[in-house]
Amino acid sequence: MPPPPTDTDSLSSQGWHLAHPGESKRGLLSLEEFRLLSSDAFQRFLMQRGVKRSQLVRNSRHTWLYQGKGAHQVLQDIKERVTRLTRLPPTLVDLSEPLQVVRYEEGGHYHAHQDSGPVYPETACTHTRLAANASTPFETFMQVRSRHSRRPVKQHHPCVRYITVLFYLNSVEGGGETAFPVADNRTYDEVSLIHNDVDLLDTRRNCNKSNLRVKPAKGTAVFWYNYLSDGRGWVGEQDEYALHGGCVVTRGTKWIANKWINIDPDYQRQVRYQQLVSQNPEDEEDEGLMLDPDIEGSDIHQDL
Ligand SMILES: O=C(O)CCC(=O)C(=O)O
Ligand SMILES: [Fe+2]
Repeated sequence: MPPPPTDTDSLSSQGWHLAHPGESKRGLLSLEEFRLLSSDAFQRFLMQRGVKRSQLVRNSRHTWLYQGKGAHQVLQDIKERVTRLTRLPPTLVDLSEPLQVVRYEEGGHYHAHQDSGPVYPETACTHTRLAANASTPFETFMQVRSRHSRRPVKQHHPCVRYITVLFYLNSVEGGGETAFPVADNRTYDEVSLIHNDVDLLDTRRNCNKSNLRVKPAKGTAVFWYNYLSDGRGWVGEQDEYALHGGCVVTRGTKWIANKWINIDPDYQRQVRYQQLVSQNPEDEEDEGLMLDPDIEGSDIHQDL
């Protein structure tokens, strides 16, 4: 049996090939092989096992762009705009994962999914690993390369993507909308995602049945929360209505960029992490390292 298609975000994007092709023939990958596999190689692996492109969870390619000090000004500006848009402390945005740039060719899609999973407090968020006890298990990591550093920077896969900011980098000639199948559906329950053979997760066939569809227009962006508030200003339960996907591109190419804001669901760990980072002399110039509980506009769900 081939492994079920999964989101390949956590895979390294460094272009590794299968380390032991023998394993892949049996349809088995060791955890180590899986970790080292690029998303392209993983797609090839699945297709060798008879999975069709249309059955893949996603049919697209992506890369990561570093946005920290020394990055191209455009990338730093985008980060600042995200900070203003989300009204979050700059540090949270600074410490988040790099910008992900995605390209879909004609026929490309991304079936409906959540950008972030349920919260497991016992697992250390990997971007806050410095503040975790040595015994806390870590998530898998991805590797990103900074233009200014020769070595790849190891960055752990963050466990909470609190907010998604999705930029449309071009206007798509045909299709390619972002679909939110159950947005604002107050009567939604999980069972109704598949009803009378209509699978709302299938963005190749059923985008037209989604409650909300956003048409890509160059220079625009959409953002949403993947979690509810816990009522105390920190991250609460996953927001099931945040389910979304990319409809099939029927004509042309689609380019987008994702900025995810990562936080640790364990507030204390996030605070310790930020304190640790602020002690790092390289980051002396950083502002707003502590969380600001007095952010204005508390009626807007920004919390944190
Ligand atoms: O392509 C889209 O419109 C959605 C992309 C998406 O959901 C993702 O990259 O996580
Ligand atoms: Fe997504």
